Amino acid sequence: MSAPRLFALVLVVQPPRVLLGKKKSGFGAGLWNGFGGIVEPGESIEDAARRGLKAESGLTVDTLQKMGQITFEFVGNSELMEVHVFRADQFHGEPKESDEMQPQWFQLDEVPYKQMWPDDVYWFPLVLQRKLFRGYFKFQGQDTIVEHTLNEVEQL
Ligand SMILES: Nc1nc(SCCc2ccccc2)c2[nH]cnc2n1
Repeated sequence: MSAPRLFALVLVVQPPRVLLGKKKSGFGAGLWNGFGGIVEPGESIEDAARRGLKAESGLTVDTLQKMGQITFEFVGNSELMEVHVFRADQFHGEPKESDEMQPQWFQLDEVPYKQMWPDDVYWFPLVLQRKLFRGYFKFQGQDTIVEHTLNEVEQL
């Protein structure tokens, strides 16, 4: 089994709202998600989180809080995805549409889970409750979770 491919995902949370972006093309197109992307060689995961947030939303942040780590397996694909989830509560700038993402604020009780990856409904609430977690989700295609584990942890 090769090393997992690393991704960073940032949720900007300003209660009572959270900023999401609708992916305009590519992997997960049409779904609302946090901002981020793949960790490039020689880049830290946090640097990738900041770079992806800026590129996809126009926002910069001083502080990122590491909230979780999720491993995704897709049946038939030997490469695992390891997604590092961050939360930001303060930011600089105004959300701006990018080539990749259409940003929009959502009330915390109106998160559009039906238009998001199906695993998000499991762990998103942990980010909002500031609980640290580790998860594993095995997908058949992009819509069906065939196995999963999700545990709150004391430290990441
Ligand atoms: N929320 C969420 N996100 C992803 S992909 C996130 C990692 C990524 C990938 C490509 C560009 C930017 C960020 C998922 N995959 C399977 N379930 C999922 N849930």
